[in-house]
Amino acid sequence: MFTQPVPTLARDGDAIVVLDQTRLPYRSEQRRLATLAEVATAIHSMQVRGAPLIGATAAFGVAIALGGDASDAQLDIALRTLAATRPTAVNLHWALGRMAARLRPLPASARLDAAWAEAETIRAGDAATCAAIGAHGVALLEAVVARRNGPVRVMTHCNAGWLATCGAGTALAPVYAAHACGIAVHVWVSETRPRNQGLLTAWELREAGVPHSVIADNAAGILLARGEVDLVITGADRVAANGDSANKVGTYLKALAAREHGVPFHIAAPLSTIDFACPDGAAIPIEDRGPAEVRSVQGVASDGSVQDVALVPDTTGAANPAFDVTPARLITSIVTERGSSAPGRLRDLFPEAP
Ligand SMILES: CSC[C@H]1O[C@H](OP(=O)(O)O)[C@H](O)[C@@H]1O
Repeated sequence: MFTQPVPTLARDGDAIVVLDQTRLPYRSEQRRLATLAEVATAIHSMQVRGAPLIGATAAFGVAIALGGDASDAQLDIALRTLAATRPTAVNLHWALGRMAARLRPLPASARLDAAWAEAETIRAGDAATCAAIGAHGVALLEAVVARRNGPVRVMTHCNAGWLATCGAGTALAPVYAAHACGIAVHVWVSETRPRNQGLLTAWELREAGVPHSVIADNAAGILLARGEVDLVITGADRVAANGDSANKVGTYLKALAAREHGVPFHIAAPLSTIDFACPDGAAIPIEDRGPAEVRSVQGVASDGSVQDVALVPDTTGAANPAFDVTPARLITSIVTERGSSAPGRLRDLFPEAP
């Protein structure tokens, strides 16, 4: 079983400790979150990020909120506050729904212990789900090995590795599984403006010894056109019932270019990311994170200090949709903890889902 080099999320008494991903890849800093407000801020500011990790962290946020007051009113405040942190990743709302279903029927006196236990079940469940996605997804790389020599050339976008989850990751789980069983891999890592989560992917892969190259987002097209990519695999923040998938902005463009050049495009996503109540991509809420993130870039200066550098004046207009939607017709398969599915056949894998 994959072990996270540093836990993305762990309980610490009546608080939790998380890895502050706004400091990575330059600084590895942990944050202890002991109040509902601290957990909500950590999710909204993306100290904690990645759809599955957001959900698990919010579940612990409910437990933290009920310390000292486990009344209906306090439970409602916790659920509303955490639900408002980010709109697109359905894992957040799935986890809060699980916590509500577990806690509402209980007397206030029984809720705190149950909340911590349910949050831990969600956390541990995500780690197991990541492992299963890796086990199923490795077949995508083995299929490439069967037809050509040399490293399997995988393109990904954003960060859907262990940093985005409670385990090995989603999109990167098959990569880690393949690397662990000796399959040569090279990962094209798209930097992923404006928050550059691709640099988190590069940091993960460097730490794991997986060969990779960072590319500007705009370089993906020519690499696909040149035949230098065997498959594209990304994570997702919400998969609609028809298989349309929301993921970090820029994913859609890669899917279009992949289709144009006959390169398979896969989504790796657990059931907690599939929203059967959402009919199609048009119904997925797309987070708008405001202009500031586009107007600047974060990096590390020669003296080692982490700095935000302005790219344009504050008076320059900027648009910042944080996600886009890849239509099911551009998706070759969706890899889940129960195996791979055509995008429109997910219900076959999860007949019990509401
Ligand atoms: C394992 S899915 C991670 C998913 O979440 C990321 O979004 P953000 O960094 O804004 O939380 C990105 O869409 C990844 O694909």
